[in-house]
Amino acid sequence: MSENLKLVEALEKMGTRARPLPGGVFAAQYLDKERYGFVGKITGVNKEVIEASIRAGALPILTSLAETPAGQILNVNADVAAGELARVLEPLKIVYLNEKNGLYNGETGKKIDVINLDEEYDELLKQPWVKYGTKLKIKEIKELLDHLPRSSSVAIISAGHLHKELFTDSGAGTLIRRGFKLFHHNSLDQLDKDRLRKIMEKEDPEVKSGNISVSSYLHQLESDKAGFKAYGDEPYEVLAVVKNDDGSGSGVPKLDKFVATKAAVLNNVTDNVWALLSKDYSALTWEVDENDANKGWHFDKAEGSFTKNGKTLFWKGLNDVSTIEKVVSNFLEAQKKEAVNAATSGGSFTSGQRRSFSTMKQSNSPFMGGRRMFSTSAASNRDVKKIGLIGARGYTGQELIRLVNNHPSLEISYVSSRELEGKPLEGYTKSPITYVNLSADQVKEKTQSGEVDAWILALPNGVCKPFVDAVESVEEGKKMVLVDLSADYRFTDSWTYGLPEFNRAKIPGATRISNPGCYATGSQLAVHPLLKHLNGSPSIFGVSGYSGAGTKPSPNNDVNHLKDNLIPYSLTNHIHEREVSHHLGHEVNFMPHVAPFFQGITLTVNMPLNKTMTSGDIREIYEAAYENEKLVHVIKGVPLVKENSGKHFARVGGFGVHSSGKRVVVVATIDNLLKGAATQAVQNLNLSLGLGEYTGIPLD
Ligand SMILES: NC(=O)C1=CN([C@@H]2O[C@H](COP(=O)(O)OP(=O)(O)OC[C@H]3O[C@@H](n4cnc5c(N)ncnc54)[C@H](OP(=O)(O)O)[C@@H]3O)[C@@H](O)[C@H]2O)C=CC1
Ligand SMILES: CC(=O)N[C@@H](CCC(=O)OP(=O)(O)O)C(=O)O
Repeated sequence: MSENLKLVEALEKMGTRARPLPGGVFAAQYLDKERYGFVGKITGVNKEVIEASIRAGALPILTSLAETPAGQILNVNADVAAGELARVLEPLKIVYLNEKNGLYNGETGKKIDVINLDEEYDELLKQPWVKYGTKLKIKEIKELLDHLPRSSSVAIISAGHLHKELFTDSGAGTLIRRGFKLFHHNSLDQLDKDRLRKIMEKEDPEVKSGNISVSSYLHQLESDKAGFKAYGDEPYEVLAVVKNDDGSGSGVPKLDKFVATKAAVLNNVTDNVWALLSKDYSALTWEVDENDANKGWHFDKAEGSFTKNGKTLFWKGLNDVSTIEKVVSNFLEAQKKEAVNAATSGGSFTSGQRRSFSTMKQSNSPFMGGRRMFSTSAASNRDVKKIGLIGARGYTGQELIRLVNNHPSLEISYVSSRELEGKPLEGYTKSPITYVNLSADQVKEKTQSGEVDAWILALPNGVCKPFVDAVESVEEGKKMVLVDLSADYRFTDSWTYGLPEFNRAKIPGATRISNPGCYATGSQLAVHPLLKHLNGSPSIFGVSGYSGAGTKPSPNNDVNHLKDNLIPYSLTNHIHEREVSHHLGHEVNFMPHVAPFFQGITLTVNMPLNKTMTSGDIREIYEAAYENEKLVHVIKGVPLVKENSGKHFARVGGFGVHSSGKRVVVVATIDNLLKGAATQAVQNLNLSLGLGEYTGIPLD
């Protein structure tokens, strides 16, 4: 009870009206007085007191205590009490907090993003890793949801990520719902026309704007000789229509409609429908308005895109350039026709707007950070986050600008450089921006005014603190996202170390993220999979291109000094030696060198083994460790630095085992400016802002 009062006091102090309800809600009998003493079994819930508190505008704070008819107070299990409460209140969502931020697949170690009980429950319970507490929890949740409306769901999330579950569409923990069976039909007769009409009238922009009527669309489908397939869920909360041919002779099917209600988005039905239609159609094209609220979602699903005249053409599964050229030229042709029609009918058609062409392989993995990114057409704005970049002139700053320029959900608000102040930002096409020289006080102001959603610090070591302090001095409640590329906070416990391949679960919702060092990223990727087989300290021979030394003149970036040369430096105690040892929890020796090439790092890592292993054994361990990682490629031969330059992923290979079988040499290459800095910062930003982890990152 005293905890209940403490909670109420803390909430009141933060300006939230709260009411303590330590009793009077749950009625109970003894569970088994002899065996369990004062433990109760709930027999009734009085929702009146809860509703009265809500009507009075106060958050009801309950305890898991119940009362017998004779007035004896009994303890009840808090999960059980929450379940009983949910049965009475029938909420849209029940949130359980756990420390791990969700349920984890015991086999892959990955967080489970969504469980659809109707489709997955039986299979799930058969999994060998579903046992003890996990089994009990899943069974309890199924029992609970079986008694609630289908629109209800359960979220399991950590306290640190709770705000995402409550205030955004992009929950970060595990979402469990009963779900509906999905349908796929290829004739109009099989479709429920009333439901189809309802969702199109509510969610389809073309119908809403009066461009087409539902009847005319159905007629169009009926007369389409190549045929179509419609997908959705039973209540028609999501509807997708794929036409077997886009009508231009390209032979590529076209996703003609993809509409969803808010409830379907909340419950992730959009991704399930997408997964179903992807099974039938490996290749697809589709078009989306450039300002569509769901653009991030579409980028996530697509492997390539082309934008012109306010429309983006997306595609996936098109493996040869000539087909891509064909669909792009058909897209342009259709635009031209539209222009003629618009001109003759007095409408307007703009040309010469931003035009961009990109190909990117994105993952459809249900475990990605950006679930439930699809928002309904009711959402008013496209969810673009504004970035302030301090240290924008530098090598990593410039790479970040390029990445943000091609990112569907990020845009630049400020670029700060002392040297370039007043100059136009070149190479950024989203809007005209001029470099500014922001003082810590100005950073404070812009944090307060909400002009920036996230700050990136791409400054040298040792100069970030005034900017961090400025941000922290004005934060109240909601925290600003801050990603620091320097080494200043890589050992600070209150900051999250942003190496997603190893601590992905900690990043969504994190607001202070220290981006790992370049050598440190490559070294950890090279050593981590073998940690439990090590017999002593790995020795890492690292060679970096001179961009690693930044733009400030030094012997390590002096091209005359570097010509025909390889320069060893910081022979012991390089900061990355400490960083790698600290974050791996295993001592390593690191010997850095700088070479005459500009960009890239190669790391040759010697590791003593605690048992005899073959090269094949070791390769298998690495392949398994990085199987689902888009930014780590395990290769057959020895990776070469020049082949990795300009790539956003790292490569690991070599796996040369000594004849004793007790020593292996692994080689890793990484672009110091990309996965070693800017790309990793975007991965971290995406995760912390609730976007898909690889959004805006070219994967090939
Ligand atoms: N280069 C690399 O490969 C990697 C770098 N890093 C880290 O990223 C950070 C940036 O590196 P990098 O881009 O190479 O560095 P650069 O030297 O290329 O750029 C540093 C930037 O910071 C600005 N700057 C320098 N000193 C100050 C100061 N006292 N106050 C305000 N601004 C300042 C500079 O611009 P201006 O002088 O115009 O203000 C410039 O924009 C560093 O901490 C580095 O350790 C991490 C991984 C890899
Ligand atoms: C060639 C060269 O000089 N490289 C840099 C590494 C750059 C980097 O990632 O360092 P931070 O840890 O400071 O971010 C160095 O050894 O200091």
